[in-house]
Amino acid sequence: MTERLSEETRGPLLGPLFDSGWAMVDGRDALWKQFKFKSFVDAFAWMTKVAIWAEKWDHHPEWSNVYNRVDVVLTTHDVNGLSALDAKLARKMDSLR
Ligand SMILES: C[C@H](O)[C@H](O)[C@H]1CNC2=NC(N)=NC(=O)C2=N1
Repeated sequence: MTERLSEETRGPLLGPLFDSGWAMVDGRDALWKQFKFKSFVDAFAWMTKVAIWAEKWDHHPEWSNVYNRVDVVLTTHDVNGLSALDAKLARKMDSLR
């Protein structure tokens, strides 16, 4: 069962993500980060790797790609806010970077 992150779990789960460049979206319970790559091919290769995990976990990013840049927003539509799955996918995105 996916649940919206409680106040107590936000610090430990989100703190390390803020340190690695993630930020809260203004006016939305969602995380945002911009990833930059050397080329379009590098950006798209990374998106392909992330997509496999997103599908495996049934948890999908909102993202857009322009050339070597990927803007990502993570939130859990089913709970209308952040869940542990968003932190998990954010960590995976960082590790695949
Ligand atoms: C039916 C399906 O499992 C759900 O719609 C999944 C799919 N991917 C999802 N992705 C995200 N980011 N949030 C969700 O709530 C979500 N729900």
